[in-house]
Amino acid sequence: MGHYDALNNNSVKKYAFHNLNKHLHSFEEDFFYHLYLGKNQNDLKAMFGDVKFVCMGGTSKRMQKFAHYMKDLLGYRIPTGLTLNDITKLTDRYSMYKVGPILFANHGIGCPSLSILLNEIMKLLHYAGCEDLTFFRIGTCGGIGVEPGTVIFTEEAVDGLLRPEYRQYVLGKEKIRETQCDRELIKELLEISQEMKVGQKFNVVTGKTMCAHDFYEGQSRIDGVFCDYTQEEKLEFLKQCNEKGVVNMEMESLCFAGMLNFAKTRFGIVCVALLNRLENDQITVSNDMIMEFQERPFEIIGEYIRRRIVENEK
Ligand SMILES: O=P(O)(O)O[C@@H]1C[C@H](O)[C@@H](CO)O1
Ligand SMILES: O=c1cc[nH]c(=O)[nH]1
Repeated sequence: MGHYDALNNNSVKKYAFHNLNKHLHSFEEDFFYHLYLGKNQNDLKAMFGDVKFVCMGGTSKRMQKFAHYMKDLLGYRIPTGLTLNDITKLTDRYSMYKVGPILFANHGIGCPSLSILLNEIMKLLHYAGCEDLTFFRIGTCGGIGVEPGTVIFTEEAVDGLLRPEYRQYVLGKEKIRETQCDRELIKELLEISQEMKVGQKFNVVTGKTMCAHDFYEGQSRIDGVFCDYTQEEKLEFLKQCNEKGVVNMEMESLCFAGMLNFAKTRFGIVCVALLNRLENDQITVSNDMIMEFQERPFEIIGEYIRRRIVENEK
């Protein structure tokens, strides 16, 4: 049985995470330092036991906005004078919000920051007894050969050498985890995009995402503090990547896909392009436009989640 068959098999799908650390059950306490929450310190089952969806993205404001968007879409009411609570406000590393069965958290920039958050959230949801989870990364990116504002679903994350592999160095050895994304989920999201006619407002494409460990040299920019290549060499490389199916560059997809694939947990990665890297390195669109672009994936992911919640309530 292939991995995606496994994900589509109900008996397998029920578990939140596979391949979990076998030491976890033996810990009296497990404190999630970066969230300032703990296994015994908080009633995790009461706080998070109903979670079915986890939405992540780089910034706390984007995640707070998406939480408000989903609250409104689902018709949940907050009493006058109150607002959404930042569950991790005791620490300022990450922010976390919850709206019904949806958890929102910002992961900061890059794979190390995301990896810490995923470790702590996945353990937390495991202790809370969650089942049948779907994770989304909702991010920004540099598009390659696409118009600014295009929404991109990642089919496969690749590293700077175009390898579909997330690498971890553990006890002096290299561990490699697969980075393919869930085709079925992408198909469903594309169908929703068509039904909602989002194409009248912006383009939606799918393709490979190159995950860099840096914004400048790591993404072949000319405007970093160091650069020993020419504009022509840069364009040549970006065009070659594009010919091999790479449509965007960002900084977290390898870790997101690698960790969630290893855990056999359903996930999708959707990013909006802030620029076309075949034309520019600098991001010159206005701040208002960036805010508008960032919210484009909300419509599609929001509708997917809304439908799943309605189905579950039947
Ligand atoms: O989710 P965000 O918008 O943070 O994703 C990209 C990749 C890096 O985190 C960051 C670089 O500007 O944006
Ligand atoms: O070019 C870009 C834009 C946003 N995020 C990135 O990582 N790269």
